[in-house]
Amino acid sequence: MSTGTLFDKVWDAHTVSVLPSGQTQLFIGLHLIHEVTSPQAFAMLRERKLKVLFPDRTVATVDHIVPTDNLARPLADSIAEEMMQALEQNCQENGITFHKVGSGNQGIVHVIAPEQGLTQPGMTIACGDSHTATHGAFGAIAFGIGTSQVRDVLASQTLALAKLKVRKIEVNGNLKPGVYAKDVILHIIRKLGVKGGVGYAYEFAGSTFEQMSMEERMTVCNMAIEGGARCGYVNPDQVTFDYLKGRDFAPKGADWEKAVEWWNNIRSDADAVYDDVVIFDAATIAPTVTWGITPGQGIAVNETVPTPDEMPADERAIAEEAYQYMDLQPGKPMEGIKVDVCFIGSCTNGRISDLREAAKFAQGRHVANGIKAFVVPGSERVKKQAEAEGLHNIFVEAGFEWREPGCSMCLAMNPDKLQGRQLSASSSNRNFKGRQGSSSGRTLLMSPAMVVAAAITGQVTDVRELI
Ligand SMILES: CC(C)[C@H](C(=O)O)[C@@H](O)C(=O)O
Ligand code: SF4
Repeated sequence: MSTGTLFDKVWDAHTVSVLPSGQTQLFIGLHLIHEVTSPQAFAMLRERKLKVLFPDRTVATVDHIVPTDNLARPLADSIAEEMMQALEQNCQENGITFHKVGSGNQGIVHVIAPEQGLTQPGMTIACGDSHTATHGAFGAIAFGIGTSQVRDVLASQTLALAKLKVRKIEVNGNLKPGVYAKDVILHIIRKLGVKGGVGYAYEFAGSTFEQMSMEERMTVCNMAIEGGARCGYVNPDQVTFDYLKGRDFAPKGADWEKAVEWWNNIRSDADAVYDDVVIFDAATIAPTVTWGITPGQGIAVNETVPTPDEMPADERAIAEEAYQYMDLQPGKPMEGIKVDVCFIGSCTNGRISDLREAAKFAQGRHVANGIKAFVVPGSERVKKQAEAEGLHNIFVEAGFEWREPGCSMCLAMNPDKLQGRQLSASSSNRNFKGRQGSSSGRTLLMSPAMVVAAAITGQVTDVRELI
């Protein structure tokens, strides 16, 4: 076993060869696929008459295009139906497990793999999806890949990659009430920038992350990519093992003991050398909301929209673009801005603990007049669990719609779309122009609790006022 960071150890353990280009040929332990980025990859395999090398190491789900209201087949959107059929057929032809709608296991790819125990420490995980970083919460090296790389993994179970540098991001101390994992990562990206992580893997360390649940760690790692880091991870610990134990694909019996031993060995060593270290104090993090068109354009909810003279010169052009697009004035408060749509869901914040926390704030309150508010569980299992706990009733009584699982308005590749200039308060991870289905639609990113606060009041609201 090599010494150093978890990243180095896992990388070394999966290195097949060093290629003439200097890149590493890296073995991929788990390959996750969905309907958007896999069809062309399978087509390329067919063209070259290649087979999927290790079908058992690939797992499929459908998430982006599924409607969250009417799931009747054929789907109303013929392109969505075509994508669904292509995935079904590709999986069937190649002997790949496909978690289809209604199987009880379908959901957003980054929600289902952890909940089934497929995601484990020390693994290499790839998926044709940028938010694959999520799985790093378990101490896996997990990253998003493009369609031609999906082809490479299907055909060879390996990828040609250049090794990343590692930046340790330490956050210490207790989060204040009303402050969540989402606020932590929005704060980090605000401070380090959306390109700050380019060329790095982010190791999230320190007592704040140690105290987080696995689902909170997933929220943080999920958005590592929004900070430019191809992957983000947390060293595995007892919290990780407790979460994993007994899940469908977790090792059992003597294998479990062996696995825990290996998982403990792959943690970053105390004397590991990092390419960079950044330290934050949890006490300084407030409920955070984005005001602009990148996830890095975030501020504490009680701050005012930053003015150009407060920011580094290289951020001014994108800020000007953001003021215009978002129709926000620099120097004006974010609190009190009227919203139109409130969305709780996505692979960032669509897990059971997110819904529990949101329900706490929704209970006994009601969505403001004229606001469309809806909750989309991240998976069929999350939905089932939420319903067993009666959370759906709390949401419905409060005036939220309760939907079927999928990516939904995170990306709006399904019928859930903003209309025109509508402004959405969203628990998702991207506020890019046109992201939520209308080319002029606008998005404010925030925690699920803050989305509820916005839904109840009809405007951007500091969730701490509802505690
Ligand atoms: C559709 C998919 C390729 C895309 C991604 O890579 O992340 C999507 O999941 C997103 O969040 O924008
Ligand atoms: S929920 Fe959003 S971010 Fe996550 S995979 Fe789906 S579209 Fe991408």
